[in-house]
Amino acid sequence: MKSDLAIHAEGIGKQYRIGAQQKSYSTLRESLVDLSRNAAGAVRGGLKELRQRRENNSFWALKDISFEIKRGDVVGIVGSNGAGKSTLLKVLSRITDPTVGFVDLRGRVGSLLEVGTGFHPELTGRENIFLNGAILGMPRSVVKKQFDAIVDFAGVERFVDTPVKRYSSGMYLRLAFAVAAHLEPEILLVDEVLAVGDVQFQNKCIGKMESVAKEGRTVLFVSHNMAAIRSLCTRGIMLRSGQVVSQGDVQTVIQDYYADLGLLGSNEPSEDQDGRSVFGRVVLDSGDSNSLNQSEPFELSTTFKLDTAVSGFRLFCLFSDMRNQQLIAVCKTSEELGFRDEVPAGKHRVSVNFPALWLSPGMYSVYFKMMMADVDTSKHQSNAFPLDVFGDSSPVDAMINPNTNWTVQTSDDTRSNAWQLKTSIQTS
Ligand SMILES: Nc1ncnc2c1ncn2[C@@H]1O[C@H](COP(=O)(O)OP(=O)(O)OP(=O)(O)O)[C@@H](O)[C@H]1O
Repeated sequence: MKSDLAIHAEGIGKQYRIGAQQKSYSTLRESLVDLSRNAAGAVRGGLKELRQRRENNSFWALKDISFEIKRGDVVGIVGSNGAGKSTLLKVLSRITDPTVGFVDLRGRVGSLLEVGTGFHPELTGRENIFLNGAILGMPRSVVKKQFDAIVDFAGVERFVDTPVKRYSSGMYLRLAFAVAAHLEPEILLVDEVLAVGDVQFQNKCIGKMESVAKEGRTVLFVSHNMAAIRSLCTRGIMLRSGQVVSQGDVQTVIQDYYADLGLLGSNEPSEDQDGRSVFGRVVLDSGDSNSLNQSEPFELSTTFKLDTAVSGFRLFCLFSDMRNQQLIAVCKTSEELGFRDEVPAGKHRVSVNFPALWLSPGMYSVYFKMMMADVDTSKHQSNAFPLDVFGDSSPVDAMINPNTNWTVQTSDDTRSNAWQLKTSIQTS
């Protein structure tokens, strides 16, 4: 393996049996039971038949996966449900073996693949931290040095001597993440931690992964949260049906993922019933991109064509989220746009300037719609423009998170109104 590489995967395939119980981490006892069942089956049906039965009932969760990841790369792994993301991380972390192909990893691996992986339920938080350190091959003194930071990050000070089986799922997750991220792994594999836990903890996790990445360590991160993938990762790998269908720059991979989900619309000129194009393409800031920083003003423009003069119209610009909920609607009449008596036939270009909208990161769909004043059945709509907003996530699950000024004044005397300025902060 080349010296600048952390991971080299070559032709990995993973075959599972259909209908096999979904159990990712079998205990030694379960493995022994499985082994004896298979052995008994082999004696009864003959080895050949057993092998054949396995072939027929099997499918490939991963197929011919090859990639190289450089040391210090932070890679987002995306794909829809069942695409094979978790299986890939399990193969990389050696929890499961590939059926074919090989993986070369250079460096100590820390992984958080499922909540509490590697935790023993009967042991306390403290004991599990040291157990995980030992599994990672770290000297006890190094684990000791990190111990307080782990407990502090996880916020489990009061429960550190309680068996983890008594932890809430949130505490379990926080401790598991803290252990995986603090025990100085050279390669950190993290699977969808952000699906659980509150937004504050999610942001804390992203912050920690960022600092792991800044220290030049390699991070592989599986998530369905594209805002998190974009803020954390520089590169991406997209899986579909167990195969790599896109890899490279994270922005491109996210776009491919959205396109795969059918979220991008066509943004081609729209056509009315007669097959004539009415609206042209929708364009952001006169460019080709559809990425928008939530904190910046922007301009949307399009063209529309009228075959004959009309007495007037109302023109809308509308934003919806991915659940098709309308979020923003702005509208002007042709009069307000400067057309006096009628709007002449021909092609017209219209631009709308928006202030920073502070939308939460994610995909939005924007389109223009026109309603003619004299023919009320006549509505024309542009195709949807996929607006990809990036920036900071809201501290709670909200759509808009504007920049605000906060001031706190305090008075020593509860009866007086002699306020003294305590804090004045600007937040976003
Ligand atoms: N132990 C197993 N036995 C049999 N099939 C399995 C096993 N683990 C995963 N699979 C199957 O392999 C395929 C890939 O699963 P995997 O969990 O890797 O997908 P994923 O991309 O992580 O999905 P999600 O986003 O829903 O977590 C799925 O069809 C899944 O049902």
